[in-house]
Amino acid sequence: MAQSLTHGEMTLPADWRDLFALTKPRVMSLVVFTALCGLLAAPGHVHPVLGFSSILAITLGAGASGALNQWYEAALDAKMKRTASRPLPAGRLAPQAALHFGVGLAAFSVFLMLFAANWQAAALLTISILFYVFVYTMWLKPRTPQNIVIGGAAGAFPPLIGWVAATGSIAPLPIMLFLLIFLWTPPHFWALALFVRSDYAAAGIPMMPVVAGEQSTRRQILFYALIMAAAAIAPWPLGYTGALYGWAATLLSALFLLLSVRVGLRQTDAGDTMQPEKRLFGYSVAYLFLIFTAVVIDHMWAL
Ligand code: HEM
Ligand SMILES: CC(C)=CCC/C(C)=C/CC/C(C)=C/COP(=O)(O)OP(=O)(O)O
Repeated sequence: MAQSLTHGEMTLPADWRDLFALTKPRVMSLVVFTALCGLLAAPGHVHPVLGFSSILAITLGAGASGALNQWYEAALDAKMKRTASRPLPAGRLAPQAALHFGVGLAAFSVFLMLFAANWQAAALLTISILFYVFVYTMWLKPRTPQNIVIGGAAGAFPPLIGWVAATGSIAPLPIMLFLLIFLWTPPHFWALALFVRSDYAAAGIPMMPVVAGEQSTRRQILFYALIMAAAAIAPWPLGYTGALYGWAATLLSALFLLLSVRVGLRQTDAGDTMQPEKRLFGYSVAYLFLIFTAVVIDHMWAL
């Protein structure tokens, strides 16, 4: 987009790269992947064009919610090292452009889902976008250290949306996948929050390590990792997946627990490099990619 946008006295070019960055592409890649796995693990056959369009709708909806999150948080992002160079705080994009882009993309994504799949999937996509933007970003994030526990539910919807897009109805397995991401989010995020704690403190965002302190956050990471591992393995004994998934989930979750125990039970001194926390955070991303891959392979295997 080469069009110019007015921002106060200045005129800023709306570069497509900035609009792309506004959608948080790296984070959303995993959101989209879990949605795709939900769609592929569902029973029955989906027409490839409709399946592709449904996943495109989820991609655009997730991107739109990332854009609206950044529009709302521009002033906060300017105060944090990790986020200061984003298009809005860096002044490369006008706030109005980000808002229009986000709202337009959100509306388009929901209509696309409505035409490509069904109203149930379109409704769930709408709920996820609204939940992330209003419940998490605007309401909980600036108010409570439980923000990511409750608000993180938005990020757990995609596999459910993928499944519902394919079938028109909800079933126990996608509910369990929802629960898995829901319980995965606290260890994923708090591991990172431990090593960027000063950023959140500087911006005045009440993330768990800032409010409850490091030790309490470590214990809570361990607690969530334990129930997450149980939730990850549960579909196997309950008969919703086969042994292939069961073994993959057991091994992947055992490593997740091991890394969480290291983070959960240690104390740091000044100048600590936070390697175990960085390792847990990095592995949390790989874990979700791999376990959702296992859901799909297990399903294909059983056919
Ligand atoms: C409220 C819940 C969550 C919070 C607060 C959160 C926060 C973060 C933050 C701050 C980062 C650092 C990197 C960045 O700024 O881009 C990150 C990275 C990441 N998150 Fe999350 N996250 C949450 C949930 C999720 C969910 C549900 C997913 C996907 C299912 C996800 C996937 C990722 C991925 C893939 C990365 C790595 C991105 C990279 O390689 O740079 N996150 N997360
Ligand atoms: C289908 C659909 C609409 C999905 C929504 C996707 C979703 C809720 C993802 C959650 C992951 C995410 C971007 C967290 C960032 O938290 P943050 O905003 O606190 O991070 P920041 O500090 O980097 O801005």
